Amino acid sequence: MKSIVLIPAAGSGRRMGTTTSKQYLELQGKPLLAHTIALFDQHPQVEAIYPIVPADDREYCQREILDRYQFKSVRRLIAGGSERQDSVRNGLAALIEDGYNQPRRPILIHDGARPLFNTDLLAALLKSIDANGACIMAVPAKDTIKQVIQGQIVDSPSRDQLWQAQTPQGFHFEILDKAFHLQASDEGPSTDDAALVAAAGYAVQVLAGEDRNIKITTPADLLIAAALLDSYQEKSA
Ligand SMILES: Nc1ccn([C@@H]2O[C@H](COP(=O)(O)OP(=O)(O)OP(=O)(O)O)[C@@H](O)[C@H]2O)c(=O)n1
Ligand SMILES: C[C@](O)(CO)[C@H](O)COP(=O)(O)O
Repeated sequence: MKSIVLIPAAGSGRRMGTTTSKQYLELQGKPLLAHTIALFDQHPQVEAIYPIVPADDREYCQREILDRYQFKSVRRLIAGGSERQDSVRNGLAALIEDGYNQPRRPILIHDGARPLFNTDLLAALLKSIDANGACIMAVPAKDTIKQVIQGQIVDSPSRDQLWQAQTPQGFHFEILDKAFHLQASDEGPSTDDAALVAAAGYAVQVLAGEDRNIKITTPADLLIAAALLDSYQEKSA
């Protein structure tokens, strides 16, 4: 069964600090979100793509992203929510409405802000989702991570076991749906979907990804992404 891709892109880009929302900032003359959708568009293992955007931006996104770049696999735009997980929840509701809720249907969730994922890794990710029900891309932490409270180090966990979560994160529909239903109402929002799925009691596999799959969060990331895109395009020319 082919996968469905939810692309949460309904954030406000607070850490980017620009007046234009970060998902519309241009990289090599093309909006960031258009780069990300293009990664999955017409991929042989992808059935449909659902970009999730701020409710008030739907007309803009239809015109400036979907109509302009003529993506073939985008099924429709979904309105996002106030937290990332609210946006993903709205995406899940759309999958049910559109009949993509078969229990073992692979659902991939990929940040709109990660335009540099190497889709050569998709086959391995989908194989693991098929076998295990839940798998995410991640890279081993390169820096030493400190837990800091009020400006003071309270813990220095061993780097050996620390990984940085990336997206895509993929799950069988029934696992993701159950995890969202089971989420305790007193829990704060989680910043990724794997945390919700693990909290629901499922084992989540980790597949080693690549450093290039950065999340565009601050202005420096945009410069790095432009340099990375240039270098990959030079190599493939
Ligand atoms: N309510 C939200 C918040 C975030 N996202 C998306 O989730 C991804 C990862 O979030 P992040 O990089 O933190 O984006 P922002 O929330 O926009 O950034 P910031 O936290 O700096 O405001 C992004 O593609 C973002 O658009 C979303 O769909 N809905
Ligand atoms: C899902 C994620 O990309 C994993 O690194 C990330 O957690 C999403 O957003 P964040 O709010 O910037 O952590």
